[in-house]
Amino acid sequence: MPAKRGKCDPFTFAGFTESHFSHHNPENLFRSRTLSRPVSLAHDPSVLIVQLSDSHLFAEEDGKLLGMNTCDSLQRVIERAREEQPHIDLMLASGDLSQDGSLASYQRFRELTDPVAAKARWFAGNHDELPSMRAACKDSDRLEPILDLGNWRITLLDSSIPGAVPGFLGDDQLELLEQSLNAAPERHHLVCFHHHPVSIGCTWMEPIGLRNPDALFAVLAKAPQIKAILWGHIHQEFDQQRDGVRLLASPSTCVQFAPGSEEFQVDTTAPGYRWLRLHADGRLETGVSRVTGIHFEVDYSVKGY
Ligand SMILES: Nc1ncnc2c1ncn2[C@@H]1O[C@@H]2COP(=O)(O)O[C@H]2[C@H]1O
Repeated sequence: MPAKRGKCDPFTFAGFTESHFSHHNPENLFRSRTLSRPVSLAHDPSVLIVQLSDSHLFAEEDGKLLGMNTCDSLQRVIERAREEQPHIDLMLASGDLSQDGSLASYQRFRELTDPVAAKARWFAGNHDELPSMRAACKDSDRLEPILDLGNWRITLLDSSIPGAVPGFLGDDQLELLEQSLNAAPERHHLVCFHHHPVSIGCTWMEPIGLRNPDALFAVLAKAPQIKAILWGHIHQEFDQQRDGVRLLASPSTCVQFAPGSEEFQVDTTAPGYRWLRLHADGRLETGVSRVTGIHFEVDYSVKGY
């Protein structure tokens, strides 16, 4: 397993310094970004995204999180998405693809999603290890942070802090967002990252969300072209509005957390995915679909991981 990045306390954030962002290199982030171009609307002008979140794969194919085989559950979710979505434009992996940060876990994620004829993008969550992710994404555009689809621009930010569970958007990420917005003012924008920027109503998750949401919302306040923000991390569905911006989060492809819980609590709902249809006029339709008819083993007695 790769060495853990950084040394701040994973839960309290104590010991956190700017050096924890050493993996964020703005030059790399901008190196091959897609600039906005006129969009042809000759065919169906909407685009369809499938979001796979918090898959928590292991190096071993039979690895389990809270008793659930995470490789098996991801496979079932992908099968369901392929049955339900006749055409997928983008498969978006919104962090915590891996539980152990191993190269093998990312290679497995890639093998499982590769058969889907769609673009693919990944960004990191708190369990991910960027060196392994990069190695698994070699010779592909999976980690590029800006993607234009239809009349939309999708910007993927890295809110992970090496060695810590909560999230933070460093200056480089906020600059990336501003530059992405400014470079395509005529587009509708979807902004994605791993950690929740608002309270989701689970007391135990309050300290492990995005630690600087105000910085994000300051950018949003100046950018009416942002239609929605989307995240993972919370292993449950979330759909609210804030100042006209849709706030969305999604179930995990493995174990779920119980909405409204005071303490760590695993839910009985099945693994699933979110689909998002982005229309040319800026409308967004979205929903969550979960695997049915399959019993997934879950150990409800375990109170954390
Ligand atoms: N009992 C617990 N109390 C608080 N946090 C926990 C507990 N168990 C696990 N966690 C952390 O909470 C995180 C929620 O989502 P993650 O999958 O990122 O990883 C989880 C762990 O890092």
